[in-house]
Amino acid sequence: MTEFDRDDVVAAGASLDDREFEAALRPRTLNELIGQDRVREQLSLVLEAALARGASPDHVLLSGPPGLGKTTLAMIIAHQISAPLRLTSGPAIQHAGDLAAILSGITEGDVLFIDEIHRMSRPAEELLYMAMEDFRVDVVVGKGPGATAIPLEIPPFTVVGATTRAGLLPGPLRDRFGFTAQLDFYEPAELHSIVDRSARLLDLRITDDGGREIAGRSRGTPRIANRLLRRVRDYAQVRGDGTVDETSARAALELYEVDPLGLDRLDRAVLHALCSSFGGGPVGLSTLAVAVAEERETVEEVAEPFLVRLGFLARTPRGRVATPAAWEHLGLPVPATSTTGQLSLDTGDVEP
Ligand SMILES: Nc1ncnc2c1ncn2[C@@H]1O[C@H](COP(=O)(O)OP(=O)(O)OP(=O)(O)O)[C@@H](O)[C@H]1O
Repeated sequence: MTEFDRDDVVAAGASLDDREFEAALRPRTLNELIGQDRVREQLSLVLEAALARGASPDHVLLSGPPGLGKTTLAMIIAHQISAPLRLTSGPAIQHAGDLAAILSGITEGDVLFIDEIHRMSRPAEELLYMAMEDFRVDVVVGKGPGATAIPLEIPPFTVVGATTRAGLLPGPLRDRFGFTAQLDFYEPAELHSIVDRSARLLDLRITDDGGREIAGRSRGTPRIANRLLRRVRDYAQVRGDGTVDETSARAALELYEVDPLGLDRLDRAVLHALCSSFGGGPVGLSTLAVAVAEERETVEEVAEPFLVRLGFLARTPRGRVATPAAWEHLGLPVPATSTTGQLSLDTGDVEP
């Protein structure tokens, strides 16, 4: 466990308590889902068409940073077509046999949700794309010359894959998905609606200003909006009259070190390391991760996308670079030789 997993209100991981809370607030239908209008419309067409044909919908790949609603969408898909949902994740499928065991339990029309699908092992990926294409796989039993392939027929089913890194999926697997959606960060107005909806479900009094304050500090992410709401609720109940308003929201979020732009300790640590320890970069991702005592993946998948979106950090072929806006946000003087101007910005998955 790292410093940031322990108690950060906006950390990527979810505790059991968080998961129960999230489950209570999860939209159940596409109509209840707020934002992601294009994805909603496209997906609704895919599902309606499949229902009309009486067939399983195409396989669906959802990509985007954590907390934007990939699991929620998978649950909605299963709900809208009245199909059972089976949940698993890439890290749980390390051998082809793990996947074969799951596939052998599939019944017709099931939705199989694979979270973090980019973290499956290569042999399992190969087995999966055969199953997605042909609804049939050969399960190899035994080793060496005595090995035999036993065919396993699988009834039609739908895979919903979720990934924070679509670029890491091998082409043949990506090509098996008939519908791919890239989820983007939410606009403040959408987050405000999400906060209002959650407050209603939790029976909380909330003012317009209070909701706006929370939405504005939620890093474009519904999961964070709901978590911040929970912290402000605690504050309002203990130190106020229970109403979530601008004053309680500001005081609570300052207490939890969430700044007005929504940056948390990890985001600020990354920016500080970049600016103070490495003179603004360029610096390699691994070095940056070590400097903030965090996993490479967490820095890359949790902190960076939002910092890039805010225009504070650029991913360049030579490493990560702080922009002048980052120095300004930290209240540091922008160095005269700020490197960003000389580098071509590249937001792709580049390492160093
Ligand atoms: N569009 C939305 N409208 C309302 N609430 C949402 C929306 N998207 C997500 N949420 C809420 O945010 C929480 C997190 O969503 P979800 O678990 O689906 O994210 P995720 O993208 O699967 O994240 P991860 O990849 O980290 O598991 C859920 O509790 C859900 O209530």
